[in-house]
Amino acid sequence: MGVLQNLSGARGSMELTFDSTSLLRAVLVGVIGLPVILILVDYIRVLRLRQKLPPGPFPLPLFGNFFQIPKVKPWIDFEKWSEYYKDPMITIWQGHRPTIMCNDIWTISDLLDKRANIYSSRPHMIAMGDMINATDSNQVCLVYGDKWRLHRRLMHSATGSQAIRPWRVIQANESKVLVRDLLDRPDDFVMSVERYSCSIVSIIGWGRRIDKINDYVAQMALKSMEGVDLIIPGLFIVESIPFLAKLPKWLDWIYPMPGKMKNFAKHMQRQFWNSCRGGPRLMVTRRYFVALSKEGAQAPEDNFAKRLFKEQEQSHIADEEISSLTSNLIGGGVDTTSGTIISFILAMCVFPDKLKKAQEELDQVVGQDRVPDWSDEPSLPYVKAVVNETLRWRTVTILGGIPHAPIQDDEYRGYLIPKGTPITGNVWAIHRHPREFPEPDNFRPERYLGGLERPYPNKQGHNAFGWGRRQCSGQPLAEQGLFLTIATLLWAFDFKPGLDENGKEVKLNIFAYTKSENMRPEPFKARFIPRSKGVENIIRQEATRARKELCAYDGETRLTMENVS
Ligand code: HEM
Repeated sequence: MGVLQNLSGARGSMELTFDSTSLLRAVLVGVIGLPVILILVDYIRVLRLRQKLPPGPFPLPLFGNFFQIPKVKPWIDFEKWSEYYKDPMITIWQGHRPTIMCNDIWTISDLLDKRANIYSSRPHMIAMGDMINATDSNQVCLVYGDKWRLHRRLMHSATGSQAIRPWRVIQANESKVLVRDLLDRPDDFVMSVERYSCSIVSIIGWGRRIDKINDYVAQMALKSMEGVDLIIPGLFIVESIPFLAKLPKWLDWIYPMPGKMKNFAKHMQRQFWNSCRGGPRLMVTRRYFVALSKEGAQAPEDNFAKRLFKEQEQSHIADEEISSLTSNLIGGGVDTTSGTIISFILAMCVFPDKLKKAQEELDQVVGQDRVPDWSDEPSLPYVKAVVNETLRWRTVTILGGIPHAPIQDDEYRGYLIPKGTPITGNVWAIHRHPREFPEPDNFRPERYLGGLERPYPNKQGHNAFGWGRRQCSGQPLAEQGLFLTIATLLWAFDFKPGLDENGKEVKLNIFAYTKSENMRPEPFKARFIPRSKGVENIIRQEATRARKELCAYDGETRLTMENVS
């Protein structure tokens, strides 16, 4: 009996040992083996798919080309890779997802313009879409379909070619105020340009003018600009390993929120964090823009917010969508317009012969006794060419804004382009291709004078505003404003490089640009010298008159991120 008891006891402990070993093995297989098998299967799929796609650097399992893509200005390397692989299209892998980078205008135009019925959607984006709750509610990220059409129609009611006429007066008046600001505070010229761009979209959006450089809305606009970098391929590992975005808050230490995203919502980082990680769906920035729009809807003058709230009853658009539509005026229109004007100022300091030619045209058509206005536009081809050349020479949206994606598998030049693949135009390479633009870094408005100098797939001769049906919704507004502002600035000033501490002119570098996807010149010194005493007097008189006319839009907002959270 005792022996039997011992035996059975021994068997029990053997069973126990056997059970715990197999359990351990099963756990090990589950925890290590299964993910390894899944990663291998996935990698085999990537390698097979890779054979059908345009060439590109060899991807690693799980990470793709994440470690090969430079974290600073990758567009320069994308162009070099395209030369190395002798193909205008290259494939880069963000984890197991391919992105196709087009480095040549004819290729990208074949896809995004000629096959626009297929290539007008957006890819699924993690950092730029899911993590900021924009995928289903922001026009910029919406897939091709009815919701996107509705958003685009609504946006065009504020910024489309039919809608922009009434904004001419506002843009002309704000340009005059800008010119006076540059005269009085030349060292703050960047901030003055930003105030100007922000004020125009704020009047259109909420019926409220931005008067001060440090206005709260302007500050928020500039902070939120960092959001555009969420789109740069290879910058955020979360695009390669999307599940990192879904980690609960207590696992922050595994994948801390990227610094750029923190800055994006600096004031309300905690709330922002919550919304990204399964917390309240409505981000505080959204709430802020909803509140700003509700406040705008009460403004005396007609504005976009007012019309959207009226439309809400008919189209049942959610508050979130109103917030994204109005905030896109800022997200789309401030940094882009400001960056273009700052590049124009740099070009005028560095290429004085072009400045002189434009001024000769202005003197002939307008004279020096009045400021140019919209009626002069047809008679100022050189000024128009300066605008186009600025947009080409140093395009702000250096990777073409947001990638497009096809709604079905497609084939092009023998390559497969799978449904949903991000297609990006490397504007850095496209706008500097010597075949279309000989001596591309030379600022030459003549490229656009009397028709295009070289063949190009569109009449405009550049793609600063993107491609096909997703082309920038604000293009008519931006072009109208850029013409008025650039004409007024050319009429008013001789632009010269600033002076150093010894009173000598500084040497300006036309390649010193920021590393953002919305690139702009690194800070530089410039002088704004009125062309004559008479011109200076007119600037001051016109600015005073313009400021009076803009009074209708004066007003303060009491709203801050803090008090809407
Ligand atoms: C110089 C000024 C501007 C430049 C260079 C610019 C550039 C771009 C680019 C490259 C795109 C992506 C196009 C594509 O996907 O093919 C875009 C889209 C967009 N832009 Fe602009 N933009 C400017 C001004 C504006 C302004 C003033 C607004 C609004 C007030 C605006 C609102 C938008 C919107 C809403 C989209 C998304 C279009 C869609 O997905 O349907 N932009 N912009």
